[in-house]
Amino acid sequence: MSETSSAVPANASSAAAASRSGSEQAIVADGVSKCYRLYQKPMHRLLDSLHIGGPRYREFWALREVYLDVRKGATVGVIGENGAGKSTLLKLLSGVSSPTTGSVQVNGRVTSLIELGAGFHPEFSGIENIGLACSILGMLPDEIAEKTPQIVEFSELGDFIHRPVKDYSSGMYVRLGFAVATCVEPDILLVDEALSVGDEHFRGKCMRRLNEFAEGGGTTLFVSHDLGAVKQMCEHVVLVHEGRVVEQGPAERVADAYLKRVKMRGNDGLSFAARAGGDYPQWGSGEIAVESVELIGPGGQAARVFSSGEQFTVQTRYRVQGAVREPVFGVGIYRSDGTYVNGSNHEWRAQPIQLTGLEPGETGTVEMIVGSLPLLQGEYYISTFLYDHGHPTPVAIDHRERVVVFQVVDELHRQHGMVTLESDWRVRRELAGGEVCELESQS
Ligand SMILES: Nc1ncnc2c1ncn2[C@@H]1O[C@H](COP(=O)(O)OP(=O)(O)OP(=O)(O)O)[C@@H](O)[C@H]1O
Repeated sequence: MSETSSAVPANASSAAAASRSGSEQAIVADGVSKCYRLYQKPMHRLLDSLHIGGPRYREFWALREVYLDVRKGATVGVIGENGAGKSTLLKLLSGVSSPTTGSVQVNGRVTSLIELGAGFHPEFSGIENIGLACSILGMLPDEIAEKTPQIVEFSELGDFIHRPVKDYSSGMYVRLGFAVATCVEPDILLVDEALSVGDEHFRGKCMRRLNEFAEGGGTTLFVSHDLGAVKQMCEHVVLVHEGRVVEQGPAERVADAYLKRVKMRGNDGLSFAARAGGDYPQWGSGEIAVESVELIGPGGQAARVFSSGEQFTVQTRYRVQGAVREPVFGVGIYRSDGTYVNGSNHEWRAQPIQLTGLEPGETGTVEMIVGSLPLLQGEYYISTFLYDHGHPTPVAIDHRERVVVFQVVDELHRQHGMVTLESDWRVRRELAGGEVCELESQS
């Protein structure tokens, strides 16, 4: 995940190659590979650079033989597990790093929001960095003066725009980076997980900006662990695995193929957008603390990817810290776009569970077990609601928004939408000859 961002131009050689190509392609990667040299000690790197003794490094191929062909105006998603090589690919396309073998052609002005750490000058203020980034991008002073107010406005940094960027939070840094990268009217935008930093309001604003950019004919390469956002934004998705492009095609198909791969391997290595926990609201009087929220699969193991129809358990571990009259644990399920799918608790039931007499020091777990998950494929999240119902209106003890994100894959691919519905189908054919033919199908 990117902590920092920057707006950088494509390197001179790729820009030159692209201007020669003059094609309808925005980006062409032709058998690109990237090998890093891994040294066990910094001293070994120094000795090698001075050519003292034999080589002391181990080769690590972060990308191997990648072919990409992105036409102008396309929005392409890049997905894959941690360490798959996605950021490396973006760095090669932006010109920040050069391929070991193969070539990259980039046709147009590129700005990127990628993990560099060297993007903005830390001692300079936001406004000074805007000027610097714009001039690196080749803009003239008049143009910079015209764009700066738009960038400042989009970033919503207020007075912070005059403070050195070293004082910014990672979210503020990304806001400035995103504002610069998109306001300077690039032809190609490279976005690496930038949207996972920052609040929902800014995220929504960035998504709208990206959509406008695409509608205006811009080309975007979008690296993200947020499969919901990838599917929403991209028509074409590239799946990178251990440095190779192992699948590419329509977003829905490739995202599903990725999830099925991960699920088969027991959820290891799956990364989610950093949207669960952390920055999300949480409030309550605190007499009982929710210590953890786990999602459990049918085999009793913790999981983040579930199949439609499979057993799904939300397990909340609690610790009692003070006296409460009538605590009630609830779970809310939401789709990634915020649609409220379901809310329930152990009291609103034909046979409610009443929790009384909880004493400080007590710990325990509360489980909501769904025998057959009726959700269809997509990204969802859980919020947990622990309220004291022993008052005229329930009082929050520990309310947590968006604690866990999970994915649902629909192995059967037999329905579309958000939920599965058991249905019977009946057809009555009244044939021209007067005969009646009835057909029935049960789920
Ligand atoms: N400068 C470097 N030197 C050595 N190895 C590197 C360097 N940069 C990246 N790597 C390695 O290359 C591999 C690919 O890294 P990369 O950052 O491209 O993966 P990623 O798919 O973007 O992962 P994530 O989703 O975690 O951001 C990783 O194993 C990483 O450790």
